[in-house]
Amino acid sequence: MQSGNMIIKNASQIVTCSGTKAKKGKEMQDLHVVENGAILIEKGIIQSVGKEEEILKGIDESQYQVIDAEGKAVLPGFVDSHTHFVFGGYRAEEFTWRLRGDDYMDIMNRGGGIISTVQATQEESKEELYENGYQRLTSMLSFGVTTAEGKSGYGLNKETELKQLEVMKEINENHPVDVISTFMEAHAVPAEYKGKEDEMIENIIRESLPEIKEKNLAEFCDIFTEKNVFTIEQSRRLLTAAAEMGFKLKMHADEIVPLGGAELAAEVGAVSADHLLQASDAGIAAMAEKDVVATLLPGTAFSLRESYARARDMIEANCAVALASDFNPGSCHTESIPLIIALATLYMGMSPEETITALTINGAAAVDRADSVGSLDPGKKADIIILRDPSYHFLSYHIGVNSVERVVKDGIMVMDNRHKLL
Ligand SMILES: N=CN[C@@H](CCC(=O)O)C(=O)O
Ligand SMILES: [Zn+2]
Repeated sequence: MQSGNMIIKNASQIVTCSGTKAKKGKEMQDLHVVENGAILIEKGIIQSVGKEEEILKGIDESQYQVIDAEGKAVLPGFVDSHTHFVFGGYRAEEFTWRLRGDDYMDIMNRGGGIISTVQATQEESKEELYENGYQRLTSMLSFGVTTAEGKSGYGLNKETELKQLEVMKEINENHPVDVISTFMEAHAVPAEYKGKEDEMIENIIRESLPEIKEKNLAEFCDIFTEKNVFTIEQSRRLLTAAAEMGFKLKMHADEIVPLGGAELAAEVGAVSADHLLQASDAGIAAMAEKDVVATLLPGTAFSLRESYARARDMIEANCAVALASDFNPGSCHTESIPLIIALATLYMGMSPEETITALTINGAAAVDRADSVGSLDPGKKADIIILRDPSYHFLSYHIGVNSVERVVKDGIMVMDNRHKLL
């Protein structure tokens, strides 16, 4: 039997999320569900999806690994399109400071926060970064994540940024989850560049971007556009130069202070603008017009005790909204997809259907992969999750609990979460 040849049958629902581009506004509600379905997979690629009696007619099942979904719901693997999963050290102490009322940006501006992870990441060996990153990715897989974006940004110098990106590349080569790499040296301002941010941006453009491009270590370039970090002008300069070198663009935009990041993301043609807690109406309209995916990170708002991004206004303005974990060592130390789903449905006014779209096809669009993952359509990778439950509604209804029972990656069963009491 050829590896990656699989039949998934006896599914109560196949939630296909069908499509090859981001779903905008009202389209986000449409999940394209097939009842009593089956999926035929060859060499890791979906061949057909539909009613079981049609899909399996005339098929010699002995040529396939046959998976019985046991009357449960089947969905595309989740795409976690914003994470910082390769980092050194931890910041548990900082979390307790924040619980006592310390401000996230104040902690960073006095040398803690992102800057303290930078130090730990500079000190850790590639082997340690690899081992921890690999295990974190396995935890993400257990929540049904089959594609994950990962950022550098804990180096803040070329050498450590390259180290982080090289580690991510190696993890991608060895781990079932597909990793999409983003270069983010402009993530914070180290002490030696305080007051010389323009110079830092020029150095990144001159030194780091060309080498990363040449070594093919990142597909995207990202920047933290924020008060006391990088201005709109500095962000425009970096992003424009990165686009000219062939990088796709992302932004950490309008997270804490409304600076016009969403507007800039539309202006420079970013694939996504992320966070957006403070995005203006004009910024939202510009993102909708220019097809910038609005990637919302409710785990971060929750963990920082900030107000959530205006998901409803964005969907009503015809934006494509994605949801992601923002898994990182500081502002949001969780890879929990069930938490993201709970926050989106209970606190951001997103429907269960919109939430699923935001974690599948729109997550895929946020990493420019809507043509190959994010939905169960013929020709796409067979990245598939089988829930413990008969309907996708359990993803939001069973609050904060992992509803994912089994995960298939490229037509191969890679995770089985069925509990066994020992
Ligand atoms: N906002 C900036 N960057 C990260 C936080 C990184 C950290 O706290 O280590 C974010 O997306 O939330
Ligand atoms: Zn981030």
